[in-house]
Amino acid sequence: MRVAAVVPAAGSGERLGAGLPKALVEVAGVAMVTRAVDGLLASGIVDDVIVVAPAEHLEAMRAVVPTTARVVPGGHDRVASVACGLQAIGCADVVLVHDAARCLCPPEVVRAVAKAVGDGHVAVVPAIPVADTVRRADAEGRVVLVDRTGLLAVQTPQGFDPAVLRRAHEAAGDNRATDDAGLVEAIGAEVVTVPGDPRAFKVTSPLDLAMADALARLT
Ligand SMILES: Nc1ccn([C@@H]2O[C@H](COP(=O)(O)OP(=O)(O)OP(=O)(O)O)[C@@H](O)[C@H]2O)c(=O)n1
Ligand SMILES: C[C@](O)(CO)[C@H](O)COP(=O)(O)O
Repeated sequence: MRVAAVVPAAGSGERLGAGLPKALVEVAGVAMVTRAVDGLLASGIVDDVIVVAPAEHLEAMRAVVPTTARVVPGGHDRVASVACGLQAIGCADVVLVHDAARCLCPPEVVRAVAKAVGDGHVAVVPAIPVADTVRRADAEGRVVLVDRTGLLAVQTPQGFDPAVLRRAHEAAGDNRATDDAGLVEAIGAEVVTVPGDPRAFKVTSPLDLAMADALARLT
């Protein structure tokens, strides 16, 4: 089974506010994109890695990822960046799409996602149960309780049958889904879950960065 991984790393990291692309920000002395790629390779099942970088930071990104990883320019949002990465992958039985920002995702999650695709599922997401009580706010600021039974927080890497993921991106049009599984669902394909891991949290804010830094130093 040949596994290719696309690592969208072309975001600016506005919410982190570090003044450089988030994927280049260091967690305990190692760039997030380096950690994300190393985590994929540590799974032992990833053959090919495509890192999608901001066009003006290609060399900086190349300098911090293994030479076997290819680095290509990204697009104006995550959907566009993943599409750029998809164009660069060669022959594969499974495609993983993994945010650089989820840089501490354990290798066992990578293996579980790829295995589920290998077992015949066309779209697989790692997910963890939502722990908080959830309310939805309406336009007037009123909040209504949402039954959290069955609600899951979805992580990456997400795994796909390459043909299905390509078809979903071709059909995306104006659909700026926040993840690739959302695009796949929009073409009517089934998305299944495998257990995620709290360590696969996304570094979005300065507090997340502090937590990632502390966690990385522990392990
Ligand atoms: N045009 C974009 C936007 C995002 N991403 C990537 O998608 C992942 C998830 O996005 P997010 O965490 O929202 O990163 P940013 O878009 O950089 O964050 P912000 O919204 O705070 O600017 C990140 O690894 C990010 O680099 C990307 O490749 N191309
Ligand atoms: C892909 C993702 O990480 C799954 O949870 C998430 O949807 C990315 O969201 P963002 O707003 O682009 O950070």
